Amino acid sequence: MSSPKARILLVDDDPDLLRLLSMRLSAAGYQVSAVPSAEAALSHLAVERPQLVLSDVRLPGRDGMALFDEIRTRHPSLPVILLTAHGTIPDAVEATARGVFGYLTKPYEPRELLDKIEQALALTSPAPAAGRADEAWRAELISRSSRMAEVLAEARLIASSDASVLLRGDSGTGKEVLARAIHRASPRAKKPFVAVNCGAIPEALLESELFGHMKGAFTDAVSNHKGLFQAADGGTLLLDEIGDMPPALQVKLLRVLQERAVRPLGSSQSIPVDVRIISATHRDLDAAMAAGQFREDLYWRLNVVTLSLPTLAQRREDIPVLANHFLHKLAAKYGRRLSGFAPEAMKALTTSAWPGNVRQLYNVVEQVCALSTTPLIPLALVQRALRAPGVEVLTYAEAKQRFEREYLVGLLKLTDGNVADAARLAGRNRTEFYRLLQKSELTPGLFKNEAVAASAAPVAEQRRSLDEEG
Ligand SMILES: Nc1ncnc2c1ncn2[C@@H]1O[C@H](COP(=O)(O)OP(=O)(O)OP(=O)(O)O)[C@@H](O)[C@H]1O
Repeated sequence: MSSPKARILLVDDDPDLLRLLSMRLSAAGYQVSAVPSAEAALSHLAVERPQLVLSDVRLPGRDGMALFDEIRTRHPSLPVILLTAHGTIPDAVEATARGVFGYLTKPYEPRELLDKIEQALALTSPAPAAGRADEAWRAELISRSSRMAEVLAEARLIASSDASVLLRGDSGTGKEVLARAIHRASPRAKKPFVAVNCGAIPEALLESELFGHMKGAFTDAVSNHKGLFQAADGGTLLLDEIGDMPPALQVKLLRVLQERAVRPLGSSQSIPVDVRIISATHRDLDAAMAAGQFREDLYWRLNVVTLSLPTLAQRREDIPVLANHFLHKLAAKYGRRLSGFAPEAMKALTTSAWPGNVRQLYNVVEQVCALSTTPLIPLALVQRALRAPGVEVLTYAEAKQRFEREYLVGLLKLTDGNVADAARLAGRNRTEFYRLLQKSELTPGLFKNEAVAASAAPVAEQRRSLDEEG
């Protein structure tokens, strides 16, 4: 037996048959849940996801085909085998054409049924469903909700292909965590996983970040630079916030995906790349397309398969597991003895609104961990942290560093990357100002608009200034 622990949901209104079948399948090593109607099956599926549904066709109320249709919509990757005493060849053909995994006519041979079950399970769980090792791919993704189980089952299925995946979901729902998990479950797992946030990189820099550049391609290109496509060669590239990609780059990205080759800026040669693309967005790409901000041809290339992550409020049963997971992680990080949440504190967490999803939950748990003076986190602390949801716990040094960087970026944007003007506004001389830029790893050339960049002060000037200072 390839999957002895698989969970099967049985649906039949005949109690004797239900009992008999349950006993047979349990004896064969499966975990069996049995319900008498389609309605009961759907309620069951809302709380627990089996690996297979085995249903009679004739049922009171909704019949087995209607149940199948509903399962198709709500849990597309869940296989269904139908059983009937009234089976006819045309019914069977129709059912399998609609996507039912299999169809057996009663009385069926027990061996035939077990074979069918094995086949369905083998097809839908590409790796043998055997314990912990099989779960390693999603070890970082903590969840117990059936909605997430559904997303994960699909992710696991598509991981083995090279299909481009589009991950949709609000900010902080775990799109990047899921992208990593897909990479880990894929044949590319041993090759690099590279993530780039297309919304966080200035347009002038994004192209060279993605595709690379040759020395001298633009003012600050002091050496050849490999792009992220090449860095991810053989592996997976996550294009995060793809909805923020500027239109000019959308065209170039499309060409790279079509030709499976990149041409670094300033080079006349294309370099072949073998990269699986996962893109992610919290924006409504359909609306962006309708508004002419996102190319339709690129959309279809990126979106061979879509996975949508539910918000945290849509899967509240994940809140306690996530909160405890973060608590234990943070307790270890801060060297604190923290044992858990007081029951009323946990209740406050599970009933809160969570507009910032899992990221916000992490921030709240981080605050309460930092502030708690007792091993059990009290309600008052959780309430306080929930009232200030945006606050991230940073050390003074980290906060100062972040402020400095944002301040310098603001000045450079204001002055179009003119260091002399920016230094004057900051009340520092140029050499001091260059030092500050270097500390924050900022390059003024990135802030010049293209027309200015062509005639901008060469990078040598920056070097000279630093050298002068010794
Ligand atoms: N299921 C999960 N289990 C454990 N940690 C999670 C889970 N989901 C999200 N996180 C954590 O929450 C934070 C936000 O997750 P992530 O960056 O993947 O979200 P996102 O959807 O990509 O957000 P954005 O759209 O803002 O980029 C990260 O610190 C991540 O580790």
